[in-house]
Amino acid sequence: MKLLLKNGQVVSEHNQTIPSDIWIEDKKIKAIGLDFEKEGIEFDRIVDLDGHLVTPGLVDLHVHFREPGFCHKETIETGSKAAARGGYTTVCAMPNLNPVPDTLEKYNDLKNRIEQDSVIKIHHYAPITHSLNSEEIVDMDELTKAGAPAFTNDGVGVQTAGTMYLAMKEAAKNNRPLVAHTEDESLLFGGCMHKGKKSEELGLPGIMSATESSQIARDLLLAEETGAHYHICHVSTKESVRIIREAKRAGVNVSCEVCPHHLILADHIITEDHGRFKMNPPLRAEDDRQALIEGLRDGTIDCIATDHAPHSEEEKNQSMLNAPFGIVGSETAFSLMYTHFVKAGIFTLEQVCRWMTVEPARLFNLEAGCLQVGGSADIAVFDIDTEVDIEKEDFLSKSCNTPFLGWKVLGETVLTVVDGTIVWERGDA
Ligand SMILES: NC(=O)N[C@@H](CC(=O)O)C(=O)O
Ligand SMILES: [Zn+2]
Ligand SMILES: [Zn+2]
Repeated sequence: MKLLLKNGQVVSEHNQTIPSDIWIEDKKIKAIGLDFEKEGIEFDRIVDLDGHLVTPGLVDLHVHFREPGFCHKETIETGSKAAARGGYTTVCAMPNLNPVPDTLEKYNDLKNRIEQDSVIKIHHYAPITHSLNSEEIVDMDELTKAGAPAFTNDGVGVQTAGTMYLAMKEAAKNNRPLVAHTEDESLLFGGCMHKGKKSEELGLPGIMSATESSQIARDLLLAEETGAHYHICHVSTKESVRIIREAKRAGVNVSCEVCPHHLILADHIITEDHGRFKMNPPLRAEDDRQALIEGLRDGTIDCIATDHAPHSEEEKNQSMLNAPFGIVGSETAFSLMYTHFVKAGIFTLEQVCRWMTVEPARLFNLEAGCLQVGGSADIAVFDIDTEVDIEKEDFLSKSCNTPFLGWKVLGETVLTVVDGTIVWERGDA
């Protein structure tokens, strides 16, 4: 199959866009240039990109696809299609499933499901400990050999320092990152939103910033001790940014991600006690949000990840006291980042693209995140000129639990290509 994507604008390292045509053959990028048609080369299909923005397929280190165990919220098929609609071609999926893929057999079952049902590339995480909340560390040797890109108990923090220490040693031995959801449960006190003026106003129990940052502090020192690559999920507070910055300066092997919702929203936007505003970590205060922006800018924060966390309408349509934590993110991440940061002049297009492509790929050594001749034809195309509404009806995810419904954005995905195959195409493409 010979495919030509013509008339695109490719983002360059120097924050310019270069008019380009992309020639795809045998799953790879054969050439990037202009006028291939005029040279008399024949293609099976030619797609006119109409001057839209072309980037490497996006890379997301943090999604929840809920299969097996919670398929009413999402499946590998619907989650991967939703990711493709967001421009993602490679994602790492979380193991808070039922059963938890904590043995080779269960992990291989997941790999088979992915092979059968996914339209994009999924690297599935293995857990750190059996059933996520035990202190018994999984067999990292065999799960690494089976393909786990890294180990994580996302959804729950590792509560015991000794377990974290031993897990880091095992992960380091296998040359795999230890990926942490950082939350000290003894500091949770039943909280369901950020502890501050807003939680007082709504009369809801708060989650203090130290619930996150105190566990990060512990782990940074353990990472220094063990030399493990320690990657922190969904960093949300100014104290976390401060201590990660300091650890990086001290040479600790630490990386971290931030989510679009924590960069765009703060707790003051919570207008009512409703589950759509509930996620873990919670929307923090405005000065936390500013610290996250600064953290990205100065390299303390390495990349942007969605933490796509689908839940059904019934589950979310209740008070924050009872609703589950989490919001969907795959289908809105790029357009939200483009609209609120690139268009708003806070970050450059090159920066946002880098944090959503090469940077996450580099952190986990994934073959993804760049457009190069001879490399996989994993490509995303965005329309940054037409304003669209974020609408429930358009979601390919089984769930639409997000506070961004009804928001207007630029940057809708026009086309997503994985290994040379078109896996998402907007109606008019
Ligand atoms: N982020 C969330 O609020 N929820 C996630 C778990 C997690 O990422 O911690 C989920 O699995 O629903
Ligand atoms: Zn988490
Ligand atoms: Zn998560």
